[in-house]
Amino acid sequence: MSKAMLNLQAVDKFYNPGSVHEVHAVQGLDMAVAEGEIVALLGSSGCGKTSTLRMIAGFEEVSKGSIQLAGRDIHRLAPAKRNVAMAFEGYSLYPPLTVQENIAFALKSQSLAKDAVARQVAEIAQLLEIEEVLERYPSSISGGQQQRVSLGRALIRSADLHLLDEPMGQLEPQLRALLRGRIKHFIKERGLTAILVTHDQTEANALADRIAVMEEGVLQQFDTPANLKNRPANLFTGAFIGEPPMNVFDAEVRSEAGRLVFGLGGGVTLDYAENEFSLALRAALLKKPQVTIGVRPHAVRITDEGAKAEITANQWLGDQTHIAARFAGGAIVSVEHDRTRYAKGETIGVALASEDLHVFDTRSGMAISHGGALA
Ligand SMILES: Nc1ncnc2c1ncn2[C@@H]1O[C@H](COP(=O)(O)OP(=O)(O)OP(=O)(O)O)[C@@H](O)[C@H]1O
Repeated sequence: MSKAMLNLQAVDKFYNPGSVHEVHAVQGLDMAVAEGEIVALLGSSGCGKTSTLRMIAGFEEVSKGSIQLAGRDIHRLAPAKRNVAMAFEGYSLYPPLTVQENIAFALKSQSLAKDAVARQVAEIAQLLEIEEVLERYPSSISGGQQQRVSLGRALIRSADLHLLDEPMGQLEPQLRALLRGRIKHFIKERGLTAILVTHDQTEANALADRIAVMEEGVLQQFDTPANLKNRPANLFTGAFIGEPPMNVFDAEVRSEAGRLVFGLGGGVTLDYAENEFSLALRAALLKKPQVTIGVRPHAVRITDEGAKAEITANQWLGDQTHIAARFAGGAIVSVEHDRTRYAKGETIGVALASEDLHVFDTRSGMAISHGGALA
């Protein structure tokens, strides 16, 4: 995974430019995808994921910037000339062709022998659990089956890049989980380069080597699932990635008798031995007296000591307990793996270890530190 297969440089997308309805859907997007890499575009509805995918495929014009694929400039080429295979969210199957013919059609340009085509179609149909509908027509199969046919038709093609738009949006959770593993294996085994659009974090984590988190047309962070979780580049990514979301609190930082003290709302203070933070980090924090701290719910420890919090909810979800409490003039959520029971109104102690603190610049939202070191 070294050579860049796809390179987006300063790509912008404007819809209805110059009119009152102008939308700046994608803003100055730089992104390089390595050969053999699976990348997920992740973000909430309207963040620009589909626009990005459609510009790469050639179904939307690039307003500004350039796109290179396999060493060629492709952003002005017609879709058919780009050597890109795409599975559409709206399926776009050929109604007069059977499922078998729809999938086989994708292999047409490869002039393969009939039995080689049949073998490949059978293999992909088995992978996607659609063998029993191969002789049927698209109009007579379910939405979930049509989606898998569309996915099969894209995956079976040999292309420089495979684009998958919400590839499993219509499928039931169990089938999704099963297919995720199979699809990843299929892509990796063949060394395909793929980009999928999803708003499902679990899907992005399970399938992708790297995830591009987008918000309001801007790429927020492009990183591995582990780094997005442990080293969020900014407050947006920190709060967006992870379930339940990261707890965040505004804080004032000061140094007091060898301790680093974070003053939160409601008179709550968190104080730590200075040496739990690097010298450079301490200097940076003390220069920015107003910060926002973030702590993942899994890292919130409930103890007899610690800052006081008042339980507002205690919910067992079958495999973990979500405990919500009033804390520091706001709310804090903790996740425990056993079936903890706290009564509403009960007072608990909350401990937040320095190694679990993410500190952000309140004004810019950019990460200052993760644990005891600068970001
Ligand atoms: N053809 C269009 N004309 C005008 N505005 C558009 C058009 N297509 C998309 N937009 C706008 O561009 C922005 C980005 O849309 P886009 O579909 O790329 O987002 P998305 O992240 O894929 O959302 P979703 O998950 O809902 O598909 C949105 O504000 C959307 O309303």
